[in-house]
Amino acid sequence: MPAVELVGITKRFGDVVANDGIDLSIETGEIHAVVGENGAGKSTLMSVMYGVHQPDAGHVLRDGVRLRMRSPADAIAAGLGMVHQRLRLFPGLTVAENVVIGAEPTRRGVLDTAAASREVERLGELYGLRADPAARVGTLPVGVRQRVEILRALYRRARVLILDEPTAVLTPGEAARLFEVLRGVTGEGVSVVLVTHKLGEVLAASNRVTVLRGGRVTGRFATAETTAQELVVAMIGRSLAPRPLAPPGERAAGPYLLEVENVRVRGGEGPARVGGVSFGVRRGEIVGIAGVAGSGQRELLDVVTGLRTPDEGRVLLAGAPVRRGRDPRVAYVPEDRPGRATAPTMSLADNLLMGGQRERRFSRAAVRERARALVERFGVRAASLDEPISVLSGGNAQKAVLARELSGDRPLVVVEEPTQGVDVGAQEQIHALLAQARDEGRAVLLQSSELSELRALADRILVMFEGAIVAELSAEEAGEDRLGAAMTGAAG
Ligand SMILES: Nc1ncnc2c1ncn2[C@@H]1O[C@H](COP(=O)(O)OP(=O)(O)OP(=O)(O)O)[C@@H](O)[C@H]1O
Repeated sequence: MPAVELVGITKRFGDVVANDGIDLSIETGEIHAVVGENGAGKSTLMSVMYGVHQPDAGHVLRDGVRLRMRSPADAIAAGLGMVHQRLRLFPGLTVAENVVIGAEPTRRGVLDTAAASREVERLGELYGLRADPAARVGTLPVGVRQRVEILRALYRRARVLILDEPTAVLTPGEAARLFEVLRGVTGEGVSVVLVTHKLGEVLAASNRVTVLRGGRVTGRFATAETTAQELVVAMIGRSLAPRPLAPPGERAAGPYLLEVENVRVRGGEGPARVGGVSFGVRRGEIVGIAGVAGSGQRELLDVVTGLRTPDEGRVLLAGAPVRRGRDPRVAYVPEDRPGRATAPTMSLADNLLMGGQRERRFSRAAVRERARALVERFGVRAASLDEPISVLSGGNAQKAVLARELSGDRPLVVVEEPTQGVDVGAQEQIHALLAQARDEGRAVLLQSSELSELRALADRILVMFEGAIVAELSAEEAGEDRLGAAMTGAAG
C-alpha cells in the first residue's frame, strides 16, 4: 500500500486549472521526484497534499485511509512534513528550540531544554542528520538550517517529507550532503517527495519520477529506466537545443567596459566583506562569479550596480564612475526577485516597464503594446498583462524581469542566479538570452551557484573566497574539481 496516494486531484484558481485530475502515489521509503515546467502545478499539488489548499475534486489517502484536511495541522497529524524553500526557522533560537517549537517537551510547565537536546541528538543519530542542539540557528549555514527543518518534521513524527526545491539555495557540497541525509531517512522507511528543476539530481537520487505539464500528469517513470532526454520531452513537449556555448577562439578583446578597482566593503566590525577586489569585463564577454554563499559576491555586485558605495576603491563604466542608486547603463537581475526586482502587487505590464523612464510619456495603449511585445519575444507565460506579477510562476516572473532588463540597450548586464527555480525549458531560453546579450557586444557579469551554468556560459570565471578573488579560470580550465577546490579556499 502506498504511504500517500493522491487520487483525481483537481484544483482551480479562478479560471486557471492548476491541477487537473492528478493521480500520484508515493511508496514507503522511496524518493519520488515531481518535475515539470514553471506553472505545471507542482507547488499546488504539494499544497493540496499538505492541507494548505483544499482540492475542488479528488482526495488524499494516507496508508489507505482518506484524510480530511482543513489545514497543515491535519497533515502533520497524519504524518506529513513539509520543508519549504524559504526556511521557516527562528534565527535567535537554538537548534533544539527550533526543532521542538510548538510541541515542546516540558517539565513542570517549562521547556525541558535537556530533553529537547536529547531528542535532537537521538533523531540525528537515527537518521544521520547531525546538528549541534545548542547552536543558534541564525549563525548556521543554510545547509545546516535546512537539516534543522527536516529534524523538526521528523520530531513531529513525519513519515512523508515534502521538499520543495530543496537544493535551490544550497552549494554543491551542501546538496550532496542533503542527498546523503535523504538516503538516511528513506532507509528508515520515511518517504520523500522531491520537487525540483534539476534533472541531474532527479536521475542521481530518486527512485521514481512523475512529470506534470499544464496541471496533468504527462509521464511516470522508474528513474533507473529513464533518461534526462525522456524527462525533458515529457516536461516541455520537445527536446532541448544544444547549449549556447561560446565558440572557442572568439575571445573578446579590447578595453574593459566595466572596471572594478581595488574595491573594499567592510562589514561592521569584522573583517572586510570584500577585501580589495579588482577585475574588468569587456564588451562581448560573459564573466562568471563563483563562490560559496557569503564569500562577498552579494556585496561586490551591490557595488558594481551602484546600490552600495564601497568603503574604498571605485567602479568605472566606460571610463565614468558608476552612478549611485541605480545606474541607467546597468541592466540588473537580482537574486531576490520578489523583493528587489518586481513590485509584486503591480501588474505584469507595469512591472515590465519599471525603470523604463523614457517610455513613460507613452500612452497607456502604447505601454500595453510594448508589454505585449516583450511577453511575446521573451516567452513569458501569463494569463493576462493585468494580473499582479506575484501570481506568475517563478520561471515566468524571472523571464519577465530579464525581458525588462535586456530589452533596452544598456551596455552592462549584471545577473544573479538567473535560473534559480526556473524549469529546463526556461533555463535554455534564459541562457540563450544571456549569450545573445554578449553577442550583441554587451558586457555580462554572471553570478551563479550552478557550476554547470557558469561553465556553459562564462568566458572566464572569477572565484571568490572570503571576500577576495582567489582564482581566475578560463572556460576550458574551469573543471568542477578545480572550481570546487578554489571555492573552498584551496589554491586555485
Ligand atoms: N494562489 C493562486 N492564485 C491564482 N493562481 C495560482 C495560485 N497558485 C498557483 N496559481 C496558478 O496555478 C498554476 C500552477 O502553479 P504552481 O505554482 O502550482 O506551478 P509550479 O509547477 O509549482 O511552478 P514553479 O515551477 O514555477 O514553482 C499557475 O498557472 C499559477 O499561476
